[in-house]
Amino acid sequence: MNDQTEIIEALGVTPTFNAAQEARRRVSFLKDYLAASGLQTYVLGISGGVDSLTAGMMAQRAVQELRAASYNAEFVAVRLPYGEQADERDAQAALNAIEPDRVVTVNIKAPADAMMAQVKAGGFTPVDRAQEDFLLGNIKARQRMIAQYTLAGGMRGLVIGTDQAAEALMGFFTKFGDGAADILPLAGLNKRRVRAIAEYFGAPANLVFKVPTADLESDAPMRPDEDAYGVTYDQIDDFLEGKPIEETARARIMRAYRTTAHKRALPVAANAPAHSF
Ligand SMILES: Nc1ncnc2c1ncn2[C@@H]1O[C@H](COP(=O)(O)OP(=O)(O)OC[C@H]2O[C@@H]([n+]3cccc(C(=O)O)c3)[C@H](O)[C@@H]2O)[C@@H](O)[C@H]1O
Ligand SMILES: Nc1ncnc2c1ncn2[C@@H]1O[C@H](COP(=O)(O)OP(=O)(O)OP(=O)(O)O)[C@@H](O)[C@H]1O
Ligand SMILES: [Mg+2]
Repeated sequence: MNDQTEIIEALGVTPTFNAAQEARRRVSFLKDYLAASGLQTYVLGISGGVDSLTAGMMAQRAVQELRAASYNAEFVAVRLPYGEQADERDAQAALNAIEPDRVVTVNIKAPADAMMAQVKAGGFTPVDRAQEDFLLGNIKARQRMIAQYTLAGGMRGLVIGTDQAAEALMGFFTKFGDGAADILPLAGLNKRRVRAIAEYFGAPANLVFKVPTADLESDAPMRPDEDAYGVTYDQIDDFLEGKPIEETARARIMRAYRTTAHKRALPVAANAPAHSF
């Protein structure tokens, strides 16, 4: 086994893929887990990006099928803009495609700004504007987590996370922010497989093939994830399918995977076996 093979296995990426079968399996997974938990609601933030679009389409199908089988279930789509969102039209188009049972909108600007202001008032001074913007980005992701868990707590619900294999590989998520969730219906899918499932569900092509963005930096709205990675999603997806990729990209990916191991694990515990940094 080489490093690439081990990572592919660890992230649960399968050698073959069939969109219809994977869509079915994952909708069934959402149905089974909600019914087994005895809870009632799935909660998921809808950003306008393809990951939340795809997970949202799965969740809406799952609760519809549960209701058809006389199980009381509901899907709540959550809009979580920071002020005005540059791609609000895409978010609305995603909601149109999903047709969720319910939409709740929570503007996270006031709580996110208030947290940064209080941390600064408490005595911390960011080194520069860029650091402040980066830290505020992670606060935004964590405020979205708080809103979703508040709704889940109040509605006998579970929070859906959109973590998939491409983001997991790169560790490209905020720890305990968008990385926090109860259930991960997209786990093990690389980006092109997420897109293939969205297409299978009949989602609009402009949303399916939209440029992925975390959109967390106020100073660089809609910044493509690929800019931050320094590698392309095609390279990441090829890597996850076991294909050879160009050496610089491979080294970047291996480094990102190694340095973000802590984000894919439970907190390091004093009584756990020895770990490496
Ligand atoms: N070795 C270690 N062992 C245990 N814990 C360790 C650690 N190193 C850092 N940590 C902890 O982890 C923290 C750093 O992790 P974190 O707070 O997540 O922060 P960080 O990884 O620095 O930033 C998050 C990155 O994910 C991107 N992101 C975030 C959210 C959504 C998306 C998206 O695609 O939608 C992308 C974002 O643009 C940024 O590049 C440190 O402050 C420290 O508390
Ligand atoms: N503005 C937002 N409103 C609601 N939810 C959001 C917002 N921004 C992020 N989220 C939540 O955080 C998750 C992580 O964001 P991420 O950018 O990785 O996924 P995406 O936007 O769905 O797809 P893509 O990665 O292609 O942009 C989203 O799937 C969504 O659940
Ligand atoms: Mg996004």
